[in-house]
Amino acid sequence: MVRAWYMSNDVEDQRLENHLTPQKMVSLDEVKRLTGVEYFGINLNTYQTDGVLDNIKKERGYTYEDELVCSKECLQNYEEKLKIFFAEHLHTDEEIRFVVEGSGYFDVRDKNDEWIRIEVKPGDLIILPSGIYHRFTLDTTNFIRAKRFFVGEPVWTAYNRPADHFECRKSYVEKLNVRQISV
Ligand SMILES: CSCCC(=O)/C(O)=C/O
Ligand SMILES: [Fe+2]
Repeated sequence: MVRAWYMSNDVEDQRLENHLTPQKMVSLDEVKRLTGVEYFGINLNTYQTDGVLDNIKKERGYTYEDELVCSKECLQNYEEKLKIFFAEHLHTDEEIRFVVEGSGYFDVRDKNDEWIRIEVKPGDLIILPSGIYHRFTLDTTNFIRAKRFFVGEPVWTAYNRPADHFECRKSYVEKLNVRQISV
């Protein structure tokens, strides 16, 4: 079961859970309502044959697939990449990640511009809508292996906030009825 919670704005160590005091957990339904982020639980023992992942890929048109490993040993320019991942940004397309090993945190802004931290573990498939401000960090295990999916030729460009002029951001704001905040 994936866990999500409102997180503190003052982050000393991004790899820690960084709960508010008192803790404020958020259900998956609330995460979806407040951010548009979608979640699927995938059975790691059967996904290659049970058709669940295949159906999601087919329905959503994911034609591209690769695998990303984030660890000191496997990721080129490790420190630099982690900094890029943790800078608040958006993409012009969905960000789809299916965790097969390890763990980490996706932080996403809710409608009121508050950070919600979503913990991802093996079997979690998370879909961040295009135009959502977000960031990613490894946790204290410093390791994650995740499949990335994409519709067509992949574009991984991250646009750091502020990026409100992008059409994808405007559509996201309109669809989610996001409170407009000047930055
Ligand atoms: C576990 S995937 C690494 C993070 C990433 O690919 C990304 O784009 C974060 O926003
Ligand atoms: Fe991203």
